[in-house]
Amino acid sequence: MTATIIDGKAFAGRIRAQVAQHVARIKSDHGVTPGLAVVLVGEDPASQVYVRSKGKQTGEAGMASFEHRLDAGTAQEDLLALVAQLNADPAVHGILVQLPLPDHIETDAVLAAIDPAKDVDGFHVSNVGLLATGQKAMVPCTPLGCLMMLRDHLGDLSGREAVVIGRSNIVGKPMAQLLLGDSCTVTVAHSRTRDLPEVVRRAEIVVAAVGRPEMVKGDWIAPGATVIDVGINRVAGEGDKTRLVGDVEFTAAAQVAGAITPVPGGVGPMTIACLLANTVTACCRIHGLPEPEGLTA
Ligand SMILES: NC(=O)C1=CN([C@@H]2O[C@H](COP(=O)(O)OP(=O)(O)OC[C@H]3O[C@@H](n4cnc5c(N)ncnc54)[C@H](OP(=O)(O)O)[C@@H]3O)[C@@H](O)[C@H]2O)C=CC1
Ligand SMILES: Nc1nc(=O)c2c([nH]1)NC[C@@H]1CN(c3ccc(C(=O)N[C@@H](CCC(=O)O)C(=O)O)cc3)C=[N+]21
Repeated sequence: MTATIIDGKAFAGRIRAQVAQHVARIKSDHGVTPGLAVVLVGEDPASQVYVRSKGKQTGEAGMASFEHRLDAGTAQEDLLALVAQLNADPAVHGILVQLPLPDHIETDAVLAAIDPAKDVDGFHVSNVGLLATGQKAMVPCTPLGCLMMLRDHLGDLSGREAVVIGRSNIVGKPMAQLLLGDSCTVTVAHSRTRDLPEVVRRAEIVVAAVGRPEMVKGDWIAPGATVIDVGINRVAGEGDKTRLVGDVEFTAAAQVAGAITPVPGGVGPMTIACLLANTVTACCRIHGLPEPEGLTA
């Protein structure tokens, strides 16, 4: 069998077009322009790439983009003061503080300071709790993008055996919550899981969010399974070049899977598209306007 390649890049393009349409409508009908503020502390090269890409796509969707670049030595209180300023700014509907933060800053304290209504990453404990209890929440972008691709490819997910590899707060746990919300039978695997290959073999849906290049082997995948590869790992390529690979051994997995997302061009572009979607959703909720359809969980 040769898997269908799920084209996250194309899907993300369609989501951005829907976002742009909704933005145009709320601008003309209500005079409101959704705005996204992105805060980057330090000079991590990968983070700089994402932040640039977010800023560009935010502008292309007709939204306002505010970028705050702070140096790596910024004191926690100064970052908290910036968050307070963004919370109070009526032009800002979404706030994203790029992670990871430098070691001297307490991530939980910063996330807790973000107004949950503007928390487009969905990392604030209020949103985590709302999602876990099945209430209307801001949903983390990466898992939301994965869910959209799964629904698009498989239709109804209810009753399906899903294995999420990874239990981080930003990907694995919210992914598991979303799959449970769609009535999958969910297993969350992690570094202490015994016999991971056997656990993965029973999955109809595999979401790999480990951060280890090509760790999930092709012969772990059940024939016909749908594989979502969240991993973004930069490895040595030809000569002195580098290339991106996922957490799944793509070529081997594509021989057995029913469908698989590529890296790059899979989950990554969907994450940014969902960030834009979440910003419009946040803006609509803040202003009591009708929310875009199909862009939330
Ligand atoms: N495409 C996108 O938009 C995004 C991609 N990413 C990428 O996704 C990957 C995961 O990110 P993130 O969740 O933040 O990573 P974390 O490092 O926070 O979490 C990794 C998880 O993988 C588990 N793990 C590590 N080693 C093993 C192993 N040998 N077997 C089973 N499980 C293991 C860890 O288990 P334990 O808890 O026991 O330590 C942990 O739960 C990274 O490659 C990251 O770059 C992340 C965010 C967005
Ligand atoms: N507060 C916060 N929220 C995040 O959502 C967040 C974060 N911090 N820190 C880092 C991770 C990682 N992340 C990615 C976003 C887009 C791509 C992406 O677009 N990837 C392209 C390739 C980009 C490239 O070439 O490097 C692709 O997969 O096709 C990847 C990874 C968001 N994250």
